[in-house]
Amino acid sequence: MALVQIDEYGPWTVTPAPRRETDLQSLQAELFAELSSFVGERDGYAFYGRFDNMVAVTNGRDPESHRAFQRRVRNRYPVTVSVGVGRATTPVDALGAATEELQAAGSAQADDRREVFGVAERDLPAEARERVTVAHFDVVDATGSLTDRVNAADATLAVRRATLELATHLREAHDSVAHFVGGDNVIAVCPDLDAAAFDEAITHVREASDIELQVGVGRGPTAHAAGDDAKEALEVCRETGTRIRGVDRVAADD
Ligand SMILES: Nc1nc2c(ncn2[C@@H]2O[C@H](COP(=O)(O)OP(=O)(O)OP(=O)(O)O)[C@@H](O)[C@H]2O)c(=O)[nH]1
Repeated sequence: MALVQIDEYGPWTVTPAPRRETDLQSLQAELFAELSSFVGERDGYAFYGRFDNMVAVTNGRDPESHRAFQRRVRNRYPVTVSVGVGRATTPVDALGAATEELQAAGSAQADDRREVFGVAERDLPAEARERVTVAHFDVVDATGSLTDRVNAADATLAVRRATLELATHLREAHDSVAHFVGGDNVIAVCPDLDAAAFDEAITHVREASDIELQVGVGRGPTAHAAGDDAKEALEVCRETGTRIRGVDRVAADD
């Protein structure tokens, strides 16, 4: 997992005076698009997170390759980014290791902390296989039940509430990292979970938010490989009405 953090961004947004909000949002969106393209070209996944702190899943890539993204930002934008890369047996631990690399180098708002780059491992067995499991969640019939039916403000709140319930549950119960990725989709990077774990997560969201999710699961050497399998499994959910698909194939991959 990689954490991409804009250096001293808070102070920058108000220097020499508070900058126009739409200029900040355009910069943040363009930086995320840059990150998504950069990691996508290398079969990774990117999540916009809080925009000033973005997350990437870059299994299968040499950690040093993230320095090229720092160079790209330096050459094309008015800000710079620090990058921490973490490797561990769970996504939360990997992101924690990446986070600590940046925190150890100083505050995100330190005026003398620029383009930190750090790589860390946490409790990684010597023979660990570079595998990643992706679970692609989707609200069942979001178009019919929300988009075409309710006030857009309420549709957004319903999907965001379900996302928060899912992401919190997966983080607390399974050291997974989940992000809203648009529409009614949430993508989670998980350890190797069984079908019962995903069923428990979907049940939790239904009971907490009255939103019905379906999920396709995939695993592979890169986020894209795992995510593509997860999307195919999700298509089977849509076609057959099943809620969980792909876990058995993932388990067989062991
Ligand atoms: N990021 C991302 N967004 C997607 C993907 N597929 C669909 N979306 C988003 O999800 C929205 C709803 O699309 P669907 O999930 O196909 O619509 P639905 O009504 O939920 O239909 P079913 O999922 O078949 O029940 C779209 O408008 C997109 O914004 C995907 O693979 N990735």
